Amino acid sequence: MKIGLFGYGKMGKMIEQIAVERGHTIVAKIDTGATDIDFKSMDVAIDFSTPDAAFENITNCFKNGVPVISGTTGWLSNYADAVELCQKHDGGFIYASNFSLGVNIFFELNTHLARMMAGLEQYKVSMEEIHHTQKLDAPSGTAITLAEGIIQNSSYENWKLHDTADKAITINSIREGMVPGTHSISYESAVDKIEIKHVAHNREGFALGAVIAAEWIQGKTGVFTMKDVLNLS
Ligand SMILES: NC(=O)C1=CN([C@@H]2O[C@H](COP(=O)(O)OP(=O)(O)OC[C@H]3O[C@@H](n4cnc5c(N)ncnc54)[C@H](OP(=O)(O)O)[C@@H]3O)[C@@H](O)[C@H]2O)C=CC1
Ligand SMILES: O=C(O)C1=N[C@H](C(=O)O)C[C@H](O)C1
Repeated sequence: MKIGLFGYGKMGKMIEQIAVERGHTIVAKIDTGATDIDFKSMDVAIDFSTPDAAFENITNCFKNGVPVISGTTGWLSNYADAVELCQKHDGGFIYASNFSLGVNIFFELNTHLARMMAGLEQYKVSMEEIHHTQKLDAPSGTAITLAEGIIQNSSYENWKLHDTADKAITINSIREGMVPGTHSISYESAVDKIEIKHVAHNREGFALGAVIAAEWIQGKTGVFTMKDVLNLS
């Protein structure tokens, strides 16, 4: 598979390593200000760029007939437009706030727990995400997906960053050192606390998931999620 990398930072480099190990070729490495992008050389594009750049990268790929895997977070106000454009061009698209197998299992655990806790008013939910200090967005995309999973399965109405409003899920974002990504969800009552937690030890799980998604989308058109790729529940 010939892969074009949009964003050749921490994730782009890790994806290159895993893709090459799996027998693929990197045909383009695109960073800020790239021109003359050779879309024809690509079977697939993998975008791990920046919140400001992702939507333009993704739409350029659709316009040039290249399926896209995007893991960039912080651009989702444009997600519906990306879906529409993908359909218009009969393209292929997978966005995931987190591509690791472990976090995708954690997403399922989160919704299951949310259903169990719905109606137990003595428990108040909150969430914490910890990432490295270079991260541009807060809360993390993964924390937003987790919050949405709770909202869809409980009476919580929205999420708020560093806020404890009654019908909102509080998300605390912490930026420290080189942390690759830690997410925890707590249900706290006056007498006890239930907590689930996912800790990424490094970026390999994210990168492997993105390469597996790129392999999976070959020959397919449509908008998919990691649930489709991993065949979860
Ligand atoms: N979904 C998931 O599983 C995961 C998602 N992420 C997300 O992926 C994104 C990237 O993370 P990470 O690699 O750590 O960040 P980095 O800052 O290390 O890398 C981002 C790269 O994007 C480049 N870039 C800037 N503008 C453009 C542009 N217009 N087109 C293409 N590339 C551009 C930057 O180049 P330059 O330095 O020249 O500006 C930089 O090399 C983030 O949004 C992060 O949240 C991260 C890990 C896992
Ligand atoms: O920026 C990161 O590093 C990460 N971003 C993603 C997110 O915002 O959820 C995924 C992972 O936690 C690492």
